[in-house]
Amino acid sequence: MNQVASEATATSYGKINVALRAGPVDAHGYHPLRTVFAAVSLPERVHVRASDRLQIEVVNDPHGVVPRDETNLAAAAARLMADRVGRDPLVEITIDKTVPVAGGMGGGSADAAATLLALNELWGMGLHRRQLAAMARPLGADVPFAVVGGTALGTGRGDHVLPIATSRSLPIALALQDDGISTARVYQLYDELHPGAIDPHADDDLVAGLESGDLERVGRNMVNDLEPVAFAVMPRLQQIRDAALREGALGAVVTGSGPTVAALGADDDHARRIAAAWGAQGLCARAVAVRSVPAE
Ligand SMILES: C[C@@](CO)(OP(=O)(O)O)[C@H](O)COP(=O)(O)OP(=O)(O)OC[C@H]1O[C@@H](n2ccc(N)nc2=O)[C@H](O)[C@@H]1O
Ligand SMILES: Nc1ncnc2c1ncn2[C@@H]1O[C@H](COP(=O)(O)OP(=O)(O)O)[C@@H](O)[C@H]1O
Repeated sequence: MNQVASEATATSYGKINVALRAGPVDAHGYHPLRTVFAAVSLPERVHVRASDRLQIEVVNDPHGVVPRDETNLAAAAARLMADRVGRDPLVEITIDKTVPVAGGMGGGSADAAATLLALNELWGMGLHRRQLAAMARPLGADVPFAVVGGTALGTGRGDHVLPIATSRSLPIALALQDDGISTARVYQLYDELHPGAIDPHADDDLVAGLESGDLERVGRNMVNDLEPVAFAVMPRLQQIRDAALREGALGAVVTGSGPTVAALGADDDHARRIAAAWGAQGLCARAVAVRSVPAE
């Protein structure tokens, strides 16, 4: 396959899990999920440029915690894509981050997804997003969603993605922490709660709320089975959730394995007020107001 451009850029976004249900651990050591993802307006912009070797640069990583070596998920994405085309991954990848690292917001997954999208263009592969999403599964459970974007139901490990046709954007406040929570540890502790099987209709009311644009219905259905574990590991997260509810949030929940807490406002101003209240109470390192982002 020929090189059709010498550089390309693509964007993917951080995610929240509006709802997350997890079943008992399977024979492979993974928990089956039923989760509703929403992409939020924290973009990860990835630029790829033909080079003589695989290189990673990261912009906006003030603490220098994002790996620059082959363990970066964007490098893994480049190798996967190169294997698929039968070429060497000779690209310089520049990642411009806005998603907090290890926040349960899928920033690394967004980088991997944006790398696949950008290389699809750079190498003129002409693959559709659905094809790229299927290809992305080995990179991580959240990567197929990060390719598809928008709002979607994830089943399996969250890696089988079905888009949801939303009729309005969600105004969301996010409480961010400086310290992360280990996903592996959260799932391990979750087993101690002896979870039962997931109800396949658990998300019906939430999906109806998203489709009709009924924010109160969406808020009522925000849930995360992993939340009790996240609260036990980092007790201030419960105070943060409760503070949002006192500010009149329509729903508030830890996202993914945490520690980010997401709260749904009635409108953008309300989401900003919730974020400001968190900031004033000193409960989190940083609080921001964002919106859910539609699929491209
Ligand atoms: C919790 C979620 C929700 O969207 O996202 P984050 O909060 O990490 O963003 C995902 O399930 C994150 O899935 P994934 O990206 O595969 O997690 P990894 O960090 O690779 O998994 C670390 C470890 O957690 C356990 N694990 C992970 C996923 C899963 N469904 N069941 C598990 O038991 C496994 O032991 C695995 O080795
Ligand atoms: N491109 C990347 N951006 C951020 N972290 C990355 C990336 N590639 C690999 N990692 C590693 O993955 C870990 C968690 O990544 P991240 O996607 O930010 O969080 P989460 O899994 O909580 O959504 C980081 O601590 C880092 O060591």
